[in-house]
Amino acid sequence: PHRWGYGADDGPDTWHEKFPIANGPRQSPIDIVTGEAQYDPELRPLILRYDPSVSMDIINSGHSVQVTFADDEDTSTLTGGPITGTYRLKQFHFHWGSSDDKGSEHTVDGKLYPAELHLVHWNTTYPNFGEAASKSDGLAVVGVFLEIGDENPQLQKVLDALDVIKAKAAQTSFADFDPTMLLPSTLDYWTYDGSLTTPPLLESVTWIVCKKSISASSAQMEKFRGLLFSAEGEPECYMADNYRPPQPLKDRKVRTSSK
Ligand SMILES: CCCCCNS(=O)(=O)c1cc(S(N)(=O)=O)ccc1C(=O)O
Ligand SMILES: [Zn+2]
Repeated sequence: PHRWGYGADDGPDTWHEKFPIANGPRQSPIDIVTGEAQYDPELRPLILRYDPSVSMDIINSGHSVQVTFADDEDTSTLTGGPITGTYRLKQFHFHWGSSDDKGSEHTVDGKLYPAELHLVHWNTTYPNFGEAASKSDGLAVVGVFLEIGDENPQLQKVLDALDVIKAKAAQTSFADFDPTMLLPSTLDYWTYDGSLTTPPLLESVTWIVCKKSISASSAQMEKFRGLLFSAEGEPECYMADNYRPPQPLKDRKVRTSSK
């Protein structure tokens, strides 16, 4: 089947050919224009309750590095914020640049960050992730920007696992990791209705983008760039610039949890 990527001939500008929703009304990411975000007093605090005992594997998906979680019970959940009900954590992954001046998917007043963490959750009113992924309120993704600064010891635990999953489809066990440790100190956020930022680009995501970022050192950012898009035995292609650029806001408003 059509393999998509981030290169010149399979990148974001070509995705509409196989996935026409790429030009849909609620695509992600977007540029967050802070002056136009509307404070909504009805937005509740984000409640992220993660249990490290359900972290399972770390995988090179060929598009990113992702850490997967057992999601057959409500052990790691997102509640509160802009959503109603309970959403379960399925996986988290990152997007990053080939240099520290780019890499995030969302931008803030046109500013690109060197990387962006996405924590993917699905609405437990649906029987499973696959069902939820096709519903307008099926998914909720928490986005956290990475900024160049002090070395991040929690992030280092993820980076230390990368050497054994260098090629596409490689995976290894990754137990007892608490993603809470990757969250910023305060959980003020922007929120809007959007989509997956990779094919199939389904318009089923409530985006919750944290205003505060977490740190990573430049050396840590370099570790992400040692991963490969390519599989074992294929010509080596280093994984970087695996971000979709901002998409048109169209008929949407961005709300904010704080003034
Ligand atoms: C039913 C098909 C859904 C495929 C999307 N899966 S996902 O875990 O939500 C996901 C989200 C995202 S994103 N950037 O959060 O929209 C990126 C990749 C993936 C992935 O599948 O690796
Ligand atoms: Zn993502």
